[in-house]
Amino acid sequence: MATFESLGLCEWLTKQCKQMGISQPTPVQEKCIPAILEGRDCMGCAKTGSGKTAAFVLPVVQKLSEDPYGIFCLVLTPTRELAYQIAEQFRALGKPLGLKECIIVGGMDMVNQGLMLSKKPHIVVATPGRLADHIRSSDTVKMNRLQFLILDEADRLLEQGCTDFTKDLEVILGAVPAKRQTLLFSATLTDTLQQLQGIAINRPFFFEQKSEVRTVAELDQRFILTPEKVKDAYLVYLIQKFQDEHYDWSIMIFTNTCKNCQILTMMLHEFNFPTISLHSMMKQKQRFANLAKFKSNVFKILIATDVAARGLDIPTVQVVINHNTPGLPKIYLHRVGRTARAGRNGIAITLVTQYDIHLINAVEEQNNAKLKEYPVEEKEVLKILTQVNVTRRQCEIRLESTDFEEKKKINKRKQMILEGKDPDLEEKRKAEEEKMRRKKKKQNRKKKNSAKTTAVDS
Ligand SMILES: Nc1ncnc2c1ncn2[C@@H]1O[C@H](COP(=O)(O)OP(=O)(O)OP(=O)(O)O)[C@@H](O)[C@H]1O
Repeated sequence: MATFESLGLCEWLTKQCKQMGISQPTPVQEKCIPAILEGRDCMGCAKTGSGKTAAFVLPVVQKLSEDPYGIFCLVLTPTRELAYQIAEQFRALGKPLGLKECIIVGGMDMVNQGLMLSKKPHIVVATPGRLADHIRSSDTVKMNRLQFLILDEADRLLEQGCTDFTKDLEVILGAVPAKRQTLLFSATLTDTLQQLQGIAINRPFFFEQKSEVRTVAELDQRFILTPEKVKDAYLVYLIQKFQDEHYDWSIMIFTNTCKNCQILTMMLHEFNFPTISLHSMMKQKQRFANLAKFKSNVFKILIATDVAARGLDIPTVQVVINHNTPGLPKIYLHRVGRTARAGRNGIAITLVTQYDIHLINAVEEQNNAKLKEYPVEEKEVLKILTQVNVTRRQCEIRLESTDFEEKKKINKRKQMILEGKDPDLEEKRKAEEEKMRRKKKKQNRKKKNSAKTTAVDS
């Protein structure tokens, strides 16, 4: 059986691992660490909670110890909370080295960040948007000697979702040296493999944990078929049940919009559940504070949008509830991966309405995992149905009176101004980009159709 020593890690680092309860390499660590130490680019695809972070942190820290300078390594990640979590792993494993790391994410003071960057930290962990802003607006970011570029949740960084990172990535790639090691990691890396191959070109080592099922064996995957109108009653029923039977369990609930997140939080407060929320409309400081309260068990229930779906490592999470069925199987995979991590057990329950059956079928098919029905005492749910629905409506009315939508717009504009952007210009730019994207999509569709017609003709 491999040990961290046999993978080429030095003694002080393996000691540091042991102190953190990391004593035996996981498969992704066993295969990727030697390749990275050898100087190769690396693409690592392994299930959620399988230790991908240490698979890149450990070899980077070892290499840094051999020739320490700043900026040695840049890690890009799609969310701010994840950036803090990754930086924490670098800080903990690199402690004997006196490793200096710096976190560059949106929603935090840009001047302070500029100052930290100018001090040349060994490791920079960033979200692409804010780092690209720093590169565009000043020349304090000196990455000309950078040795490692790491894209964590690499497929998310490259896909064109509601937050599109591609423009910012271009800016960042233009600021890092071509001669470097590039490391790409995700539980769903294969979904954008071709694009990723263009970034990691230095004899890339590719590791994929082969397995028929894309979720971990320790995860019990369930569904509840419910009419849309009864969904919230099922949610309240489930939380009450878990609280009664397992008072020490933490629960993560995923929902589709910030507004829904807010309403559900208010509603669960009305039922006296210790609930806290995390979504992109909250002020960054509040986001960090809420996550810290959840992590430290002050609050046992976290309601979040997909901003919390990837990467977050909270060992106490025993239950994930999908209040809505995710539109994409890979989003499902990341959401349910917030539980059953590092060999622990966990349960994920998805509320499936009459409109979502095709979505849950796609989840089962693509992840090759069968979901079992979660047994429910329907009588108990019906007993609370009216009370839950009335409470929800009251919360909706209360939220409307707080100008939530208006605040959303104002917050966005404030954020832009803080980042030195002109909100009106940004709006125009976004509209223009969206127009171009649609035009391109249309052209591609046309091209495809004419290729099909030519094929039929011939
Ligand atoms: N070799 C190991 N032995 C035991 N625990 C480990 C080992 N490596 C990492 N861990 C722990 O496993 C947990 C999950 O690791 P990590 O967050 O890196 O998962 P991941 O593969 O990046 O998951 P995701 O795809 O959800 O981001 C962490 O708490 C980490 O400390």
